[in-house]
Amino acid sequence: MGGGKGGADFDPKGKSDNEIRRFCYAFMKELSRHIGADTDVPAGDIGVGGREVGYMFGAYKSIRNQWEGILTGKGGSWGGSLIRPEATGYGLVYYVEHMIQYASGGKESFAGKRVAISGSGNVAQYAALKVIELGGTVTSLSDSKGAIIATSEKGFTPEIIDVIADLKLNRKALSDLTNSSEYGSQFKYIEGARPWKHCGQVDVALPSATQNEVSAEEAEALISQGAKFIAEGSNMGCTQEAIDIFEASRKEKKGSAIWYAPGKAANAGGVAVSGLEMAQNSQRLKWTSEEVDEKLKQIMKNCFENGLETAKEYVTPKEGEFPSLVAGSNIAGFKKVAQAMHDQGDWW
Ligand SMILES: NC(=O)C1=CN([C@@H]2O[C@H](COP(=O)(O)OP(=O)(O)OC[C@H]3O[C@@H](n4cnc5c(N)ncnc54)[C@H](OP(=O)(O)O)[C@@H]3O)[C@@H](O)[C@H]2O)C=CC1
Ligand SMILES: O=C(O)CCC(=O)C(=O)O
Repeated sequence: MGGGKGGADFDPKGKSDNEIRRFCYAFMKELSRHIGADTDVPAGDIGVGGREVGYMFGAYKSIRNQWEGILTGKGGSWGGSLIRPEATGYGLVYYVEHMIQYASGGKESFAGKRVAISGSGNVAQYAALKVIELGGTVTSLSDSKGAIIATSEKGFTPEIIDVIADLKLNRKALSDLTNSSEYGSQFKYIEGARPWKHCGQVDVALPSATQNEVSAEEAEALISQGAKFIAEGSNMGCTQEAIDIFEASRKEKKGSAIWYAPGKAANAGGVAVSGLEMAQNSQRLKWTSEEVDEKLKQIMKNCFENGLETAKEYVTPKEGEFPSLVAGSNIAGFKKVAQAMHDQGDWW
């Protein structure tokens, strides 16, 4: 929280927990001088989950001798918020549910939809679980080594997602699942691939692994396989060439186009619940899962409607065209920052 992003080129794969802990301590030794509950509040991201946040939080406390909400994604028994681990994936699905409802005039939902997801980390796992809960079928997941495609009609089940979560906690590859005698027959593993050209007929695509993970060619493949909605769980998941293809489809094909939502809006549930974690820390209290989930749903609804209405106002869509969520979200974000700068005399 604060608008910055940072990282390290330390690769945690193949390292022991103690090696990771020592790295986190060293990292926090410097970082602790730059962050604070009212300055910048870092959170997890690729390769950084509850374990790493715990090591860094412990390091901060021992360096500063102070308990402060200086990181989010903390453990539930030491200042973390319920639903923060789930927030990005759940929020993404809540956002897309609004896209589906708007596009179908309230007639459709995730129920019965085939959903291709990439990634198998924090965002992908919880997006998959929420899609399944809402009646959709998850047809694919992936990791940095390859993609797995479900071969049965039922797709991925919550039990399989649990198995994958365990594998990933231990930094193992998805190929371990497809090589196992227990699960191997339910999935096809494609080494070195992303799911988009291999997932078959699809209604919704949710890139949720890393940046630039949908190329122009893959954008065309998704459209030809029937995709009607694409929303980024990952930051900058689609290449600019892919976005251009989705936006061109939105203009040309109107109501039967694919509709694209940028990560800055669709994956905002994670940072939003980090904000709720900070609010709870400041008040020294803890909300229930239901309370946090309800607030998350409302935030994602506002986020969708803000992008939609701003697009209608500034880039008026032609008759029958979906508003551009990328233009609407960019302009809404810009307006908020520009207005604050203006009001705070930072304009000149
Ligand atoms: N966590 C959060 O709250 C939020 C995350 N995001 C964004 O969502 C995306 C996923 O983050 P998150 O789930 O937290 O991260 P995780 O580290 O939990 O998972 C990342 C996933 O992406 C795969 N991956 C990593 N690098 C590559 C690569 N170069 N090519 C293909 N696959 C890759 C990983 O595979 P492997 O297991 O093999 O390493 C893993 O499956 C990122 O873009 C992140 O910035 C956005 C908003 C909030
Ligand atoms: O929880 C946060 O504050 C950040 C989440 C995140 O990684 C992101 O929004 O890119």
